[in-house]
Amino acid sequence: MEQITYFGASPYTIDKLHLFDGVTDPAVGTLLEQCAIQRISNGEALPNMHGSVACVYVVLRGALGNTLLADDTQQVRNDKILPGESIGELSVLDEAVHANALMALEETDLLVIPSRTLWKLIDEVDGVARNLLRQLSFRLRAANAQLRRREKVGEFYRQLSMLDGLTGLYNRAWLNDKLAELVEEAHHAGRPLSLIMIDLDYFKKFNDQYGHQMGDHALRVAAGVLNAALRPSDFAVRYGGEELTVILPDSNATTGRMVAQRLCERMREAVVFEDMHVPLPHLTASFGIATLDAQHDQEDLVTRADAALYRAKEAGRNQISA
Ligand SMILES: Nc1nc2c(ncn2[C@@H]2O[C@H](COP(=O)(O)OP(=O)(O)OP(=O)(O)O)[C@@H](O)[C@H]2O)c(=O)[nH]1
Repeated sequence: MEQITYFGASPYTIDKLHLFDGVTDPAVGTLLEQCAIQRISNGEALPNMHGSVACVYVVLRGALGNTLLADDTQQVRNDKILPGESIGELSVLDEAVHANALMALEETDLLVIPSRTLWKLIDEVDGVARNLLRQLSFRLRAANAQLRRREKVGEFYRQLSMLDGLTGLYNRAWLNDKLAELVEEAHHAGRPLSLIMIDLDYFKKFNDQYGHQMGDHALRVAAGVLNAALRPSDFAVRYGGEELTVILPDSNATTGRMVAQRLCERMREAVVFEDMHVPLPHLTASFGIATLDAQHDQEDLVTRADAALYRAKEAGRNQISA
């Protein structure tokens, strides 16, 4: 960055500078006369401070861009500062120099207004304070919009990280997070809650016989069975491998058994192969049901459902047990 001249000696005027929109007071020319014009070349970073004094940079020609330093590569974000626009007003207002990572996107001329001069402009020239406020509120709005966008993207990825990629059901991480919360809510409200552990029967044999891809497809079909049979307030989870879990808020032992029975039947009837030339494989599952007791926590609930599932397996599979 090099100083090429002073504003008073340059061909530039205040005509297209937003800070001076609608301002006709000739005092502006006098106050800006001695302000430096700096030139920075393409790709050069703007120093955080002009000396150690907070100042406003007004782009006269060229463009500045915000940079993100990641993995040693400088990436230019979309928010450009174009001719007429300025940056650094906040640093003047709160008298702190902010670490803005800015660089020239092409050869750029900047008018540098030191803090002392800007305050004089605000105090003495009608319209400058109004323009400054307008610029700051515009920037605040843009920053808010960006924050909201980031929040949305963050939320999207958070949701995504809670879903199982193969079946679209919630995953184990979600269960670990959410089950304690649901159990706590149920205890607090004195409401029942049931949990069903489900394990597809002889799934190793299914994979061996029809191939791993068809096994994946069968898992998706099983997930579809759960999704189609449950209420919107219930939750279907892929616990891991070929084990699935269903959480039934507001459901006592009778309802838990009824839902498990329904799921067991629908699983048995599920069509895995659409192609009728292929013999229908049997997709069945075993179900273990546990209902929350006042003295139990989520771990007890899962342990009891697991034990019930074990009994269903032992009793011959393709059935429910509580
Ligand atoms: N295709 C496919 N197979 C999976 C996936 N996750 C786990 N499996 C398979 O599921 C099978 C589970 O086998 P086992 O635990 O022996 O249980 P099983 O054969 O279902 O027998 P039982 O549960 O006793 O009825 C293993 O062969 C795993 O490879 C998956 O994402 N896709």
